[in-house]
Parts: sequence; structure tokens; C-alpha cells
Amino acid sequence: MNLEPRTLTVLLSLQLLTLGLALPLLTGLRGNATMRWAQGSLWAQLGTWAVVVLVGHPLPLPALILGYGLGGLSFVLALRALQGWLGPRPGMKWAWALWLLAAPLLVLGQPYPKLQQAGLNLWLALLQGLVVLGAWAPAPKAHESSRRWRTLLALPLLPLMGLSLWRAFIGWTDPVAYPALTGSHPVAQAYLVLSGLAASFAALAFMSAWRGEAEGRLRHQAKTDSLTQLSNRRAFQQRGAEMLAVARRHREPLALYLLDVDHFKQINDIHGHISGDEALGLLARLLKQVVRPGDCVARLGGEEFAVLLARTEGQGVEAVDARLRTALGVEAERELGFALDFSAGWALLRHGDRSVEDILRRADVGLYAAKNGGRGRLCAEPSLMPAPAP
Ligand SMILES: Nc1nc2c(ncn2[C@@H]2O[C@H](COP(=O)(O)OP(=O)(O)OP(=O)(O)O)[C@@H](O)[C@H]2O)c(=O)[nH]1
Repeated sequence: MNLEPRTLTVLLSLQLLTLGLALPLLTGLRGNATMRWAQGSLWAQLGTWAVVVLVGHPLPLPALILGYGLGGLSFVLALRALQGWLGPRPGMKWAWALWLLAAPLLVLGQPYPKLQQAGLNLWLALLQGLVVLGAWAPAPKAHESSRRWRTLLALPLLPLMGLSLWRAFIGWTDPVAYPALTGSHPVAQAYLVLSGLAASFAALAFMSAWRGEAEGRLRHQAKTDSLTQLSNRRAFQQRGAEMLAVARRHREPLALYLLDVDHFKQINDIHGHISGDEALGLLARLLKQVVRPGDCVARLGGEEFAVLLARTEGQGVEAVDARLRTALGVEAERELGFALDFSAGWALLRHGDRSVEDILRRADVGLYAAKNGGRGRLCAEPSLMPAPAP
């Protein structure tokens, strides 16, 4: 099969144009920043082939610089998009530095075609390799499902990288037989066909990454209280079920600490709703600070918060309560300009408890006792209260 190089480059340009238009249409014209890097990568790739199609063979130096510059840029932008979706990528700085090398390589390499052809293809292979590395390097925060689209992006780049290295080798050893992309050498044809496949796979991978990102955001929102960024009631129940199972398996104590701001309606009425929101934000922040990292802190609703304290008994709960009251005593006056107090109740996991709701019900009885006892205090569930003196 002999594929005419010009037809191939025109088809490749049309394919990239279609993908370049389809992505913003599917993901929204404004999109998010990461998607814009990804779209930029496809457009830069289109730019390369458009230069080849529009200028024709042989490409003068400025067109070569523009074509290679855009081609290299498309790999750098793809890596930058990966960084947006997966977190810091190895080789990001190297990719930018390599990209800047294109023009000097082309200008200074003019008198040495052997060196130039080998150097430019090596340069391309390195950039392609950095994208492969960026796709496959560990990304601890990425969702498990990202493996599929990362593979989709990286896999077609491997043969492309192989072809770049091959072209570098031929360019160095036999410059006369060099497979220029505007010629009909089978290696050049394979490179063009593979470039088209890689672009299609990249576009699919970008779409998948974008969808995964949106799903991750929704998952986070479904579990998080938007005002305080703490877990919401549903996440508290889910995490609570896990903590309950662990506590049972290891026969460890588990405590539930429940608190409710005192006279919060008055705070809203006197200082305004925004100050009320700030007060809830402050309480949430301090609550996070006074417990251990593995404990589950949640806003159950309104001005009510709960914490599941792993491996904790009564003394531990009292210590947390004391630390929170001390911190709030200082910070509320300083940050809000008024005092903030709360009542709290607590309960321990018991043998017959089936869910966190069972412990929560008993902690609520303690909280009710604290409110009735004059507020601003901590009370245990009735069965944990010290027996009255005879
Ligand atoms: N600013 C703000 N206020 C809220 C929010 N959620 C609930 N509230 C208000 O919290 C107040 C709770 O009032 P109450 O249930 O009477 O409780 P309280 O005034 O704290 O009284 P006690 O609990 O008995 O000390 C209501 O006025 C709610 O409108 C919120 O997200 N932000």
C-alpha cells in the first residue's frame, strides 16, 4: 500500500481540526483550565501539519521552526494537562526546556544535516517519552479509574517514539535515505498514520480525564458540607460504619462527641447571618485542630457538629472538649469580635450498637442534659454519668 504523503498530511490536518473543534464543543467553550491545555495540545499539533500542507516541500527555515515549534509544544501542553489532572508530573520543566531547544537546533544545525536530522528526531522522541512518563508516573491522589485513560494516551506514543528514534538513527547513519515526513518512505508514512491514531486516542483520553475530574468533584460535593468543608451527615454515617467495624474488630473503644452552639439564633439576630456563618467556620476549623487526623469530624446540620474519636474513652473526650473550649475562648473574641460557646454530649460504642445512629442517639441525650443543665458544658450519656453520691 502506497499512501501519498500530501494526502496523508491533509487527512491528518482535517482529523485534528475535527478533534480540535469537537473537544471544546463537548466540554464547554470556556471549559476548565486543564481542558484548555489539552485542547491547546491538539491545536498545536494541527498547526504543525497545517504548516506542512500550506507551505509544501521543501520547508524553508522559518516554516521548519514554526512546524517543529508547534509539534513540540503539543507534547508540552499535553504534559501540562496531565499535571492538571494528576498533580505534579516528572519532567515538566525539562519539557519546556527541550521545547526551547527546537529553534537553536534548526538554526545552528543548518550546515550539519546529519546532526540536525538525528538531533530533531531525538528531541521529538524525548518529548514524546516525557508525555508517556507523565501519563504513567504514580499519581497518589488520582482516582483508580484514571489508569485506563492514562494508558490510552501513553500507549500509542510508544510506537511513535520508536519511529522518531528510528528516523534519528537513519538521519545519522544514512542521511540520503532519511525518511522526511513530506516523502513517501514507509517509515514516514507509518509516522503520519500513527500520529493520527495517537491524536484520536489523546482526544478520547482527555475527554475521559475531564469526565473523571467532574465525577470526582461531584463525589466530593456529595460528601462535604459546603460552608465548613467538613464531612456532611451522609459521609459521617459512611465513615462511621467503617470506624465502627474497625473498633469492633480490634476491640477498641470508640467515642462520639456531639456539640451544638449555644444561642446561635441570637448570634445570627445580633451580628448577622454572615457573622453566624463565620462562627460556624471558626468552630469547624478549631474542631479539626483539636482532634487526631484519623478522627471523623462532621457538620450534621445547622449549628450541630459531631466527631467520632477512634481509640478514645471518656477522658479523651473530656480532653478534646477542654482543648476546644480553650481555643474557642481565645479565637472567637479575636476573629469574630464576640464570644461563642457550646454544649456537648458524648457516648461510647456499646455491644449491641448496629450503627453510628445508635451511638448518636445516646450522645444526643447527653447534649440535651448539657443544654438543660445551663449550657456551655459537656455531659455524658446517662449510663456513663458518675453515680450520685449516696
Ligand atoms: N448563619 C447560619 N445560621 C444557621 C445555619 N444553619 C442554621 N442556622 C441558624 O441556627 C439557629 C439555630 O437556632 P436554635 O435551633 O433555636 O438554637 P439556638 O439559638 O442555638 O439555641 P440553643 O441551641 O437552645 O442554645 C437558627 O436561627 C438557624 O437559622 C447556617 O448555616 N448559617
